[in-house]
Amino acid sequence: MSSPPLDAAATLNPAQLEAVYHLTGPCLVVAGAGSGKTRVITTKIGQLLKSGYAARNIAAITFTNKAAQEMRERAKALVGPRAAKDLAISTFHSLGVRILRQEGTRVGLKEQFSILDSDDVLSVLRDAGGTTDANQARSWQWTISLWKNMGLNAAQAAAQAKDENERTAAIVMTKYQERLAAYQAVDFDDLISLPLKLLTEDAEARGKWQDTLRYVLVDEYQDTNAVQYDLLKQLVGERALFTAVGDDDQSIYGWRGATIENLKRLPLDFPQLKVIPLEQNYRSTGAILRAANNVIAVNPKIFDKKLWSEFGDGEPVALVESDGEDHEAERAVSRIQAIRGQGGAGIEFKDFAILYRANHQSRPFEQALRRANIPYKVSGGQSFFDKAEIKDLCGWLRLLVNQDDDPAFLRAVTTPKRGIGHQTIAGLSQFAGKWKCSMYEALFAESLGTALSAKQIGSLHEFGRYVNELEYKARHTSGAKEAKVLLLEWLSDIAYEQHLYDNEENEKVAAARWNNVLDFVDWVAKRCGGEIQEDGGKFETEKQTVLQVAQTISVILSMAERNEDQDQVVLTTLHASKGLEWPHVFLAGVNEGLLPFKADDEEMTAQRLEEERRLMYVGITRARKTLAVSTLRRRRKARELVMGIPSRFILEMKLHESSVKEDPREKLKRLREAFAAKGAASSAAQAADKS
Ligand SMILES: Nc1ncnc2c1ncn2[C@@H]1O[C@H](COP(=O)(O)OP(=O)(O)OP(=O)(O)O)[C@@H](O)[C@H]1O
Ligand SMILES: [Mg+2]
Repeated sequence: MSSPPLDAAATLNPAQLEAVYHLTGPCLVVAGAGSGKTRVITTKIGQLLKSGYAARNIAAITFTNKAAQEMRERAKALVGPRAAKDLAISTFHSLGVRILRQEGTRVGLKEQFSILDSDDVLSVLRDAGGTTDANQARSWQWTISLWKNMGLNAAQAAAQAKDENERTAAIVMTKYQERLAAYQAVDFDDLISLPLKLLTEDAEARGKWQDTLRYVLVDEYQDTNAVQYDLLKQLVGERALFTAVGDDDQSIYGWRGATIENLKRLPLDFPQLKVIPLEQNYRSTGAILRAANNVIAVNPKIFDKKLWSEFGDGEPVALVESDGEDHEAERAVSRIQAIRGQGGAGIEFKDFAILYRANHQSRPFEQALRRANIPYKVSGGQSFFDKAEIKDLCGWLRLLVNQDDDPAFLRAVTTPKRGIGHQTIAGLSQFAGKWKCSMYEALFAESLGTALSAKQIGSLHEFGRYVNELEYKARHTSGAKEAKVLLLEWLSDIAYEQHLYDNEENEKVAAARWNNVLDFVDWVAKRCGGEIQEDGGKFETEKQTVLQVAQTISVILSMAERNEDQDQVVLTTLHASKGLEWPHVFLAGVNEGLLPFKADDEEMTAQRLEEERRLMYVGITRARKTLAVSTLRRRRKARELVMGIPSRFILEMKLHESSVKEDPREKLKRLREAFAAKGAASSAAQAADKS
């Protein structure tokens, strides 16, 4: 069956077409927001298929699972479901899983390894560093992750450590890595660095993967980090057949090790690189685009870019002021209602997004939307899969995949409690530590009797046998119906429903949790049947066994979301909004301290400020038709109310350049003066409140 005709010329401009038709060498598209970079990638997938590439030889790498899903949908519309099925569209991380699944043994992993999520990493770090201080562990996690993303191992990290803190972190990193090895587990950063190590050191594996992924496309290239860049280089090899698209002005993950250097390195490492700029914006009105251009113009430039739009000026950007977070949320709701009122039935709730800098800012908006009966979803925040009951079950599934995964073992053995007490577990753990083996292995050791009583050992053996039996079934069960039967049988074996009611005083909450569990069972079962449904999309793959689904679960879940396609207002952080667009955007809390964000003890460097400014640019450029920029006169900080100062970014938007009734410079000046006067009054009032 041939793919449907691809009529790219009708929908792309000449510069985009040039990028799509350049198939013989490396290609870089650097261009501003909304200029159709992602569209170039999807169209190019179609072009590659047309020119004879098999779908399985094309890899497209996106920044989030959600973006991958969206790209798959677009590709499906372009080239049909058959071809889309075989395309390797994924994040760097899922690609890493795929490589490690096939080649893990070459880097010392057994076939069934575990992937630890952030919570597990923290508990391993607390253990490895001998601390109960969660903040300390988090800080180590942060540092170690940055090092790994820079491509440093523990020894190299120790050698370059700058102070006592970093030296300690490097020591903890050594122990941490030892534990991961013992558990046969990897963390998220390893999903990139281990495949990189493999491809760098193993010529045979490198050849194989270069042969499999013959053409590579990368979206949001500006946010790749050093190891991802090196992995890309190894994958494309000498042939260098790839297309990267990105925007240096949207690099917002510097804090996670992403480096703009990767944009500069590309033309140096690949002298034959074809660099194509795009200049026409197809997303936003003139007023919005001008505000965006004005803000980003304040930052130093790497690539000189122009961005223009054929759309008229449109609505002027609205500046919304409010007395505090609750008031701001009410104003956002009124705006949604007003725009819908004016625009008639054509405007849906999903046309609106409320964007903010930090997750915690969503709460007042959720409350106000709920009061107004407006459906909404919080995206990128605590997702379904972060819920305790789902994590419990994932712990179990992971244990089935890899019995040496101690964090998963601990979760499963204690959920639900089954007469295996603290002391038994502590004894087992000590024994395992002494013999340098996993707890599961220790459980069947003959000399365990030296550490535990016969009764304790008896209950452990019973647990071990059950895990074994379940593993066998999970390995041999595939198909949606069969998987569902097995999963429900397991839940009944471990009396999980009862466990939820025992641990939750409020019956309604327990019932809701149990419902989540049943949803989860359906979700896993569908995947076993080869139907993947997430982020509003749906596509078919091969049938999988329960064990196969279990192995990738933490990666799939890390970014997965549900209910994507319903008619809901979207609440999301600026970081998670990257690449997306909505007709109507409300930018919340555009205040000094919030955006640009500044921690109390932080000294704001020029670099940090520039990254915050890029974040503002990303936020503004998500809007297609209307944009409201909202600022607080007073805001809550820890438990206190403080005076709100409008963000410098508002001034930088130069809103007076568009046709606004009051000159915004005047308005801002007036506001600032009013704030100053009120600030004095409100701190007096606050003092009075407290006494
Ligand atoms: N040639 C074109 N003609 C009409 N519409 C286009 C064209 N190219 C892109 N678009 C539309 O413009 C919008 C922005 O495109 P796209 O998301 O690809 O931009 P982008 O450069 O990837 O933006 P970002 O930097 O935010 O990721 C989309 O709605 C897309 O469908
Ligand atoms: Mg894009």
